Amino acid sequence: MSEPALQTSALTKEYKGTRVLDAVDLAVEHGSVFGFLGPNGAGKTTTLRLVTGLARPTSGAIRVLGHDVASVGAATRAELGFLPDVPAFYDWMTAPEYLRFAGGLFGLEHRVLTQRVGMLLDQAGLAGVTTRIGGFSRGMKQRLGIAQALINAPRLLLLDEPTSALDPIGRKEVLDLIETLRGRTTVFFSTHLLGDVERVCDTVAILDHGRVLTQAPITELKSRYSSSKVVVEVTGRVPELVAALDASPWAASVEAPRARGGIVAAGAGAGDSGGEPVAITVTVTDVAEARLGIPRIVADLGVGLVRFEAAELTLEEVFVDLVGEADRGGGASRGAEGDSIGVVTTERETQR
Ligand SMILES: Nc1ncnc2c1ncn2[C@@H]1O[C@H](COP(=O)(O)OP(=O)(O)OP(=O)(O)O)[C@@H](O)[C@H]1O
Repeated sequence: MSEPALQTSALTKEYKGTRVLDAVDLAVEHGSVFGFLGPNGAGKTTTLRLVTGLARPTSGAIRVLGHDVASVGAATRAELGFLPDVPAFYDWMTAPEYLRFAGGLFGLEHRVLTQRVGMLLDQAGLAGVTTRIGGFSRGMKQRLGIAQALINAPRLLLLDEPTSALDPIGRKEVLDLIETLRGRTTVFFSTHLLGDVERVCDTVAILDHGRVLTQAPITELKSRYSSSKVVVEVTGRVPELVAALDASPWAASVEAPRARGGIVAAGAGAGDSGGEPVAITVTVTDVAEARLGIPRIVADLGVGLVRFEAAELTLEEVFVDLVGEADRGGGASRGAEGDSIGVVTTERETQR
């Protein structure tokens, strides 16, 4: 198997004795759209600065496109594209002028540059825009920034929080643009937005307090965690069923909707369903025991069973499980600031 497009090994960075990255191992496979997810201050920008050679690691190694970053040459640098967290533009230029300027820095030949500028303006939804950059919306600027990062047709595109300053429409436009890159170039992008990762990434690494909590293809991550959740959909006797499930030794938690929407935990007054099917989610500690126990409880109560299956989890639920585990000491150690990972934002929150 070929070497990953980007690989970090035990990557550590300290600023004046404070460790901001702690033994970070990442492997970004060629062709993937890789989400580097973490709250503010987790160390995402620091990682990108190390990967692009803008800062040096305290220890550990970084390999980009098969080369050690410490000794990487101009030829490999020309195969990277980078959009910093706060991109700077010349406001008096138009988008084509700016892209021509950026392409000129790579020494692109006139014909190639003209063709590439046209293609990228199109891809970024900026074709025909004659306004100067100073009059662009933030979303337009970010799309132009991505187009600029693509001017050299990079094999690896590094984007630092490309959507964080955008409204939902601007975010959608940028995510759509990233989506079009799938299969053409490897994309590594940092974000604190779970919804963005879920929307376009195939693989995710979750960073918290400078440590990687997990790294996996999103589908694998979901199935790994969904095996511990079961959905039981029933008609009638919901409170009794919730209580019986909750009293079972293999049940860690039971959640059922309230009579009028909203989720409540077991014992908090889940209403009866009045004949409508109600989906109860049970987090189990022993899947085999739960598979035997749940049908038995349902049958004993004489409840109508509509559905019994492994839960489909969202990335947000996996994330909450993972971070909860880290909080309880089962995962990476936590910093003194406690639960700052909770500030990672979900799509729902940002659209509220
Ligand atoms: N040059 C520096 N000197 C000292 N501390 C720094 C420096 N750069 C970053 N840090 C610290 O390192 C930690 C990680 O910062 P970093 O900017 O990498 O996080 P981030 O995940 O990108 O956050 P954000 O989403 O807010 O950009 C923070 O505590 C920050 O204060």
